[in-house]
Amino acid sequence: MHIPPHLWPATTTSGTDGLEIGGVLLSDIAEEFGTPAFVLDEDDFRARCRSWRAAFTGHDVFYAAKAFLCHQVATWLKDEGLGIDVCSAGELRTARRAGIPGSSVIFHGNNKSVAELAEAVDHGVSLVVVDSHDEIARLSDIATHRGTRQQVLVRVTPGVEAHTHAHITTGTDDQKFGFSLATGSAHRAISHALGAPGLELVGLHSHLGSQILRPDVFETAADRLVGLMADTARTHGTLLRRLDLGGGLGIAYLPDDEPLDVRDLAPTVIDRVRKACAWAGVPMPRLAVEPGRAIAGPTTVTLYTVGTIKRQPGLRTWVSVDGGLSDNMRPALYDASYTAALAGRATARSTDEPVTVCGRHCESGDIVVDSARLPSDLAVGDLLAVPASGAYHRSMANNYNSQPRPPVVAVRDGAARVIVRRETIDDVLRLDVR
Ligand SMILES: Cc1ncc(COP(=O)(O)O)c(C=O)c1O
Ligand SMILES: N[C@@H](CCCC[NH3+])C(=O)O
Repeated sequence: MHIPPHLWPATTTSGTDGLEIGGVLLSDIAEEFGTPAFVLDEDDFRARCRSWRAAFTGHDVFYAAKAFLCHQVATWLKDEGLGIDVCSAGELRTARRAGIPGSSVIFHGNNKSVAELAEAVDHGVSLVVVDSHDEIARLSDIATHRGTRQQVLVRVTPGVEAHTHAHITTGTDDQKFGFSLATGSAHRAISHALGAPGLELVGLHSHLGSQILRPDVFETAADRLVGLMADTARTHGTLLRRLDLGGGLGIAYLPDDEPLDVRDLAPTVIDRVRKACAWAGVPMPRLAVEPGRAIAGPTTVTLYTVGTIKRQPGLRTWVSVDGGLSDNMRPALYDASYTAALAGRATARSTDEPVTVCGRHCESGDIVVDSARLPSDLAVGDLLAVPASGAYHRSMANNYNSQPRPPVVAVRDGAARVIVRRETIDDVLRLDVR
């Protein structure tokens, strides 16, 4: 079977016993750990971390925890020298438990609680990205109370359309995130932050959206943010020394998708900022980026078992698997498209008409792969693998229909180990008060 390398985890191979990742047969994983399960290629994850670090040498790479975080992933980030972008006390706690120092953490969110802000200050989080006037005042009070000053970035919406799904677009003017550049709101937030006694404003932040496939949008944003740095220097005499361009780099979900490579994007963006700074007469800032999907997404497949196959003359064929909406909300939320492949055996049979792979949940929108090319001898009990499942799958998994969430199994050098265990029905019921 052909395995497009840009779509599957780096160590995936296909043989007579089906697919193998990290030297472990997916059929062995299904037998030992059950399905549905997320199978994560640890070498691929670590290699992607290194590739981002190398591409942004001299700048900061904060992995966006929301894409997928667990204790082991946090330890890999630490090993590979990446920082972490967290947006909740839970993500911060995971980072802390793994021994990630505050100096490697950036804290996000449009409505961080007082307790979260206090924990961030107490843990010595390097940067808090402020997102509202309420928060500027609140964080300043918290820091002042503790006799310290918190370094902050102001989040700016630079009015750049990222050409991605509307629900994951965040850099246009009218957003719940950030302060709009076009309306003067960002300038006012900068003045407020500069005047807040408990804060030290060190730079700006913008995040244009997610699953972005075009480099020019990052360049446009860079130009506008450098313009705002120059305005700040002129108006306040303050030289901002940090510029965080967020995350958002897209990945391949389908064979024809052509994502950007960070090794190409990084020099383009760095050069653009340098030129914009020279033109505007401000010093080159230290940059930061916050990749989530581009690191975690391609490293993981979801492994399912086929439970039923429904063929109705004149209508499409429905292949039902043992997961669905509870482990992957993306098709329902963003019309996201995926592929699937037979995982547990090889077959000489060709593919005929595309079939729809659906989940087991009580929603007609519970689609896993709308139009899958699968062999004509596909049978109940077969294993299917869906690539590009590493970002915003396990982290957005849910218990709809009281479905326990799948485990994450990391594979490497011929060995498999559980890094997030499977939920049990008892786990799902444990919050019920009787
Ligand atoms: C502030 C911020 N940074 C980084 C990310 C990570 O985005 P992605 O996973 O698309 O790289 C997100 C999510 O879109 C975000 O909101
Ligand atoms: N959850 C989204 C990404 C959102 C990123 C958060 N700002 C997705 O699956 O594509």
